[in-house]
Amino acid sequence: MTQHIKVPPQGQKITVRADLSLQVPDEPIVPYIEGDGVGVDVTPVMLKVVDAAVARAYGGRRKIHWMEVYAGDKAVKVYGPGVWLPEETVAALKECVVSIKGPLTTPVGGGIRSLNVTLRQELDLYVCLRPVRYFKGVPSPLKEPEKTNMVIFRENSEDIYAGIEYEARSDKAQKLIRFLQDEMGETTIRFPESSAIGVKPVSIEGTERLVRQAIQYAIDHDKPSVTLVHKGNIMKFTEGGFREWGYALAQREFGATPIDGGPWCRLQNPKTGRDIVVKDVIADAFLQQILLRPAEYAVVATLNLNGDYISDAVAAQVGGIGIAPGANMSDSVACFEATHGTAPKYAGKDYVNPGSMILSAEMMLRHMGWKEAADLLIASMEKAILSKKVTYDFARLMDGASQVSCSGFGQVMIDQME
Ligand SMILES: NC(=O)C1=CN([C@@H]2O[C@H](COP(=O)(O)OP(=O)(O)OC[C@H]3O[C@@H](n4cnc5c(N)ncnc54)[C@H](OP(=O)(O)O)[C@@H]3O)[C@@H](O)[C@H]2O)C=CC1
Ligand SMILES: O=C(O)CCC(=O)C(=O)O
Ligand SMILES: [Mg+2]
Repeated sequence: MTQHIKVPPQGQKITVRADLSLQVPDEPIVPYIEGDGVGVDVTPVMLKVVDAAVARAYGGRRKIHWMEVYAGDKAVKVYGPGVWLPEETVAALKECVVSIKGPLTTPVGGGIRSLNVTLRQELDLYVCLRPVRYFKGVPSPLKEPEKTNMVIFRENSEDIYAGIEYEARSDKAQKLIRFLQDEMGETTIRFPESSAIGVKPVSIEGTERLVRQAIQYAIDHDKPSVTLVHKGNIMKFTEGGFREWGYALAQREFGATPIDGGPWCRLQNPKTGRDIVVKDVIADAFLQQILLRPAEYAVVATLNLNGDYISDAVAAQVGGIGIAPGANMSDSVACFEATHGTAPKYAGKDYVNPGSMILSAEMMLRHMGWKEAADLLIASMEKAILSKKVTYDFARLMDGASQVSCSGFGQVMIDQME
């Protein structure tokens, strides 16, 4: 029995087979979280556009039974004070295997910890997968935005996002600082009396499972390279460890061999026979190279904080986070979500671009094996953008555009479906 979740009267759950492939019924139950802020705008539009694409692609043979589950502000409204992430929400996302969520607010400084991060940790969604591609006609600050075509594998379960942090002048921070000074001989904490302290766990297992997925993706999608992005010159054992363990895994599990004595290495794609180069770059240099030479990067594997920064930065090169989709994935469970946040100043105004949520749903449909519906979403997004009926974010940079609302853009997409 659920407390507040209304289970749809029809439809069945998606299940996972022993080999981890999905068993998707024709009428699956898919949970969704509306989200805070602009979640109230983009999520309903996404649902409508996806329903239209599924109906068009399968002529009524397939249908998603959406099941609303709650998190964030809406959870507090439904379940009562302090219940930001009800247990039954987490249970439903796990049980239903495939889900989609709108953005959730995280206050800066004090207040609750990130519900987004909590969900990723609770479900062990260790890959944050964020593909970045160019749609023809989208305004971009680059001269050749089509050269940006990257897939970011962001480690999603550890790093500074583990949330181990102690407030300046708190007993715990003071205790830890004294331990570091007295027991570990640390002498470089510049202002020990007023330092807050954060801990950055980065493990061999966490790195290996992420890099394994990134290399497998390069194999499955015939990509020429996997780049490990890190700041291992400064954080030698965490970010440096990520680089070292990533290379070691490429050699041990995928048979990569060093190029000119290493550390870069090369493996042959068993599916295509073509080479895949595994290389690395320090994060600050990477951020300038993606602007100057974006074509040199295909699959990017990186730690949690770097991946957060990189996702928004690369998205800006192809039009911004209004069309930047993503997925949080474990070996069996996946929860799809936009790269952007709650954009509070636009909340409830039917104003922002729903493209990021819709393209996240496109990834979800493809993950479910519903290729025809996914292809239809991509085709209608392409046509909608070329029609120049776009939301404010594109309209303000596009010559001759007519600005439409969030729901208006959803309708333009539906009108383009053939
Ligand atoms: N996964 C999640 O749920 C995430 C949640 N968050 C949370 O969201 C809250 C707000 O974060 P903030 O840093 O402002 O980042 P946001 O991503 O919410 O917004 C930053 C800016 O990005 C642009 N933008 C965002 N969404 C869209 C869209 N759909 N269409 C067009 N443009 C868009 C707007 O730019 P402009 O002003 O130029 O119009 C907006 O002001 C925070 O609490 C944060 O923690 C943040 C990221 C991810
Ligand atoms: O959890 C949050 O509020 C922010 C997360 C974020 O920025 C991201 O996942 O890209
Ligand atoms: Mg982010």
